[in-house]
Amino acid sequence: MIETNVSRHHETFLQVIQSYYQLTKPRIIPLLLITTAGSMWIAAKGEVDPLLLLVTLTGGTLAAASAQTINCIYDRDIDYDMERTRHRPMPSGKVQPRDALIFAIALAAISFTLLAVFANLLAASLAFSGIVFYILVYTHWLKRHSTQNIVIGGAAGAIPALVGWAAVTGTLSWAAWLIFAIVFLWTPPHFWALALMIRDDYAKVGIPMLPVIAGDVATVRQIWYYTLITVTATLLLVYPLHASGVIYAAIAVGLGGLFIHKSWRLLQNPEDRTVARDLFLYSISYMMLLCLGMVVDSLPITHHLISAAINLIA
Ligand code: HEM
Ligand SMILES: CC(C)=CCC/C(C)=C/CC/C(C)=C/COP(=O)(O)OP(=O)(O)O
Repeated sequence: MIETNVSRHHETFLQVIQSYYQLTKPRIIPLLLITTAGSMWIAAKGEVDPLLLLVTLTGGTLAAASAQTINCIYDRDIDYDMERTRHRPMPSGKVQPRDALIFAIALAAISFTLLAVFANLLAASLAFSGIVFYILVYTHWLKRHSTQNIVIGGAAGAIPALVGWAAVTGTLSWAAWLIFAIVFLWTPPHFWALALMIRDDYAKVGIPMLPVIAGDVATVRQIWYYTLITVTATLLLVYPLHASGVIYAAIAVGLGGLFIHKSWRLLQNPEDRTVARDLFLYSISYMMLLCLGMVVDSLPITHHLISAAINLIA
């Protein structure tokens, strides 16, 4: 009897932890961190202080978790009405809004302190501005009112790249803003491909996502343009900025070619949900591998290997 109570209590505690964990929409965070890491490695010319990396990624995680938690509080009405989001902790009543808000404020405070003390004030302020932008501009102002919601709101998702650069250098440079732009321009193809698949869910709750308002054909055309601009932007890191080298260039061209190919296929088949799904899934691998390419390209060992290879040929 006692054992049962103990195990039940234990289970409840674990469930509480799990609910708070889910409030942070944890599956998106690793990719945000990879963009931060890519930016840090380029900024540090391949030699990142491991402690600074740990602090920045932890601070970034906490900031993103805070932003997502507040978003969950704000959107709990529509999240309840949509199939995909109905089982989130807030609409299903597992966490109360007040408790979630305290949790989010604590996360933001720890994030800011950690980054301000162990990185610098610019990195801390940028991460904090990411939370404010995501909540005020995207969640409150645009999400329910504009078909351009995710285009402008996407800027929040690109801020972690700035945080990474700022943590290393204490300033922002053209290359930092370019990595920001790459994530910013990538967001519409990433999200609209998914929005095509779950258009009806958004329509049901009156969220004016582009496929709901403008239809599939107009959406795939926008996806196509944004894909072309994104891939072009990735190359500017090599020329004229010279922030990355040939290894990154080869990776960006290869990955970009495939991105354009998949986006073209969607342009030809606007109503085909499998093609949309394929592009959505690829968009995630694309950003992940592109940023890993930035890291690998920046490493001193890569430079040594390239010099050795050139000497061998010459
Ligand atoms: C306004 C901008 C964005 C919107 C509206 C958006 C929206 C979404 C949505 C609705 C999902 C599906 C999640 C689910 O099924 O619960 C998703 C998945 C995902 N998003 Fe985004 N996204 C945005 C920007 C970003 C950014 C900037 C990143 C990272 C750099 C990102 C990374 C991911 C990842 C990794 C997944 C897959 C998660 C999984 O495995 O389920 N997203 N996004
Ligand atoms: C530096 C810093 C703190 C940046 C914050 C960046 C951040 C939280 C980006 C998230 C972008 C994203 C996945 C939005 C989901 O949209 P949604 O809320 O419409 O998705 P949903 O339909 O699944 O609720």
